[in-house]
Amino acid sequence: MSDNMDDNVNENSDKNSTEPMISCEGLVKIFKSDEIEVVALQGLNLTVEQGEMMAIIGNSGSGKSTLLNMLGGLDRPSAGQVSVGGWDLLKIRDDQLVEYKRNTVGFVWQNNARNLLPYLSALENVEMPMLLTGKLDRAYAKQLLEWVGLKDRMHNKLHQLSGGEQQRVAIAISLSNKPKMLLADEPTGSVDTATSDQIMSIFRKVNRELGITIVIVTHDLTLAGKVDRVVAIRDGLTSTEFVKRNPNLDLAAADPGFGGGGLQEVHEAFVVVDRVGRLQVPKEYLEAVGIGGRASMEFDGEKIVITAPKSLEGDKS
Ligand SMILES: Nc1ncnc2c1ncn2[C@@H]1O[C@H](COP(=O)(O)OP(=O)(O)OP(=O)(O)O)[C@@H](O)[C@H]1O
Repeated sequence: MSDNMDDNVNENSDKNSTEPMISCEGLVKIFKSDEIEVVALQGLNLTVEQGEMMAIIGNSGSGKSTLLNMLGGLDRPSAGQVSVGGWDLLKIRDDQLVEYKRNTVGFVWQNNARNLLPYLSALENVEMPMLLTGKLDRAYAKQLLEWVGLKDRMHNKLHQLSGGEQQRVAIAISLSNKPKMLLADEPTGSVDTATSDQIMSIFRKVNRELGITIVIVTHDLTLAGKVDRVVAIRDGLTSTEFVKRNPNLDLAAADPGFGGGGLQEVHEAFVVVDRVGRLQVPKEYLEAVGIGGRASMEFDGEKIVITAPKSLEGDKS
């Protein structure tokens, strides 16, 4: 960490090991163009602990990539609070943002090939970001390629490697700056099942052995079954959280083909309730009981019961 860090921005950065890695509260992102405003994140809450390996799922357009871009410092939030590794990403200065991206985050995208240099070898590709930051460490670059199972291919040019192998080179590159957190956007989106399993095992190993926090954005529920916790985003808000029932069970190791049964079988589902008590009721539940703009809520001493409005019924007669 640099000495020029602004105390007011980041007084705890990386110092307090009990701080969550990610903390978002009421996070808002609005995209404005000439004609329209799109509210992509509508006050999202999310906490990710240090050393967690978790996934974010949601339909297309729900705000997953927007969130990942905020967390990675690629785009600025509009309002709310977001801190990662002690950095306040709302107040962070541009020069600090460069340092943040260099030291705190690693990225893996769905289609990494476009970010790799085809005329260089796998090893040279991993060394490139090290060269750019003036910290070349060939032994570590080789170790990373060994980690992702490419020890014997490290001197091959990129174009001589398959798509899955190139994706593994990209994972090695994402770790070259020794980040505290890895952000992966649909990392297995364009590979076959065997490669997808292999990539998830690499993530798990990196998570366990290097203690790197991993956040994976995905549509793929099979993948989501291989992480400890899954948070579902709906309409730019965190809505449901699935937590692994048996945290000691290593699903990926137990059965590489695991996941066909869906999330509910291995995870317990919780509705996310924010600090002021707001929660999101699934649309299908509201439709099933005919709730539109308002509802009745009762507390019977044990349960909170939400029903279609009934208070004025008696007054009519
Ligand atoms: N640069 C932008 N300008 C305007 N609107 C945007 C921009 N980026 C995203 N949006 C809008 O914000 C909303 C959330 O988009 P986002 O890409 O985060 O969703 P997503 O969940 O990642 O979707 P997908 O799974 O299809 O990638 C969408 O309505 C999208 O159209």
